[in-house]
Amino acid sequence: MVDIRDLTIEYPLPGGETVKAVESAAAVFPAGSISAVLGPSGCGKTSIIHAAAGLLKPLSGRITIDGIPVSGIRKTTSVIFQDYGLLPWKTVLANAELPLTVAGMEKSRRRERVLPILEEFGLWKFRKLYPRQLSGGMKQRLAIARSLAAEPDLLLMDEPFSSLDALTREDAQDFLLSVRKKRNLTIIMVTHSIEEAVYLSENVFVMTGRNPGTISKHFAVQKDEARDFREDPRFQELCGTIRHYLKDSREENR
Ligand SMILES: Nc1ncnc2c1ncn2[C@@H]1O[C@H](COP(=O)(O)OP(=O)(O)OP(=O)(O)O)[C@@H](O)[C@H]1O
Repeated sequence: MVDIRDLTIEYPLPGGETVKAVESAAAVFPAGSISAVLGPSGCGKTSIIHAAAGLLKPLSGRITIDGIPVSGIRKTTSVIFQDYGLLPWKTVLANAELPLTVAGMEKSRRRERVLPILEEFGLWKFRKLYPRQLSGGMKQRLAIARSLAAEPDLLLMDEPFSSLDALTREDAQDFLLSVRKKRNLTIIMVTHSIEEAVYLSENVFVMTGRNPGTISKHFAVQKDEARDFREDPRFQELCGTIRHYLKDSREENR
């Protein structure tokens, strides 16, 4: 479980000024589930993800993971950034192995760990190619494969599907659900897309406001695993409710 309490994040500006990105944000992201942090541009979504990853130190408040305060980078947290961060000069296999290489794991153990993941992700036969030779969807899968190589218990994803076309994006979303089903993994993802948040997650945390933004609303998503949730009237209804909520808060903040 990731517990965020009273989180305030500021950035320094040139000349000694500061800008407040997030103020008094609070949320509980349950273990083993997918949660979405949804909100308009600039409301502080990435800042919260970076703080949870231990990449930035909040001004105040605290974040705990399974009861332990986050005080820096944590071995079992993986982060997928918007641009995937693949190294263009390394092959698919070398990219997938990267966290293990950096951790000093020897080659035979790395292969043992990574090759089955590439197989599962349909990337095994492309293991000798370079990122530029892959489609957007394949790069995205490689980024997830790499993040799982480190066997994380927490996966943080910042707009992971934003550069994919509509249908590839839906495939990638279904792929993420299938990957998660096989693993005991807590996933927190940032997205601008209401439909993506509702489709993928069990909990949607909506952020509103800007400089500072905060988490202003939580929606629990009830879904029936047996049917395609995109076709379910509850899916459309919840997307509509969240859309209205975001529109109303935008008017209030004007
Ligand atoms: N490195 C930085 N230095 C100064 N200010 C920053 C920095 N990063 C973010 N900010 C400020 O914090 C606010 C929130 O930024 P953040 O990237 O967390 O928002 P976001 O909701 O993820 O935006 P987007 O959806 O556009 O990626 C921005 O409005 C910006 O003013």
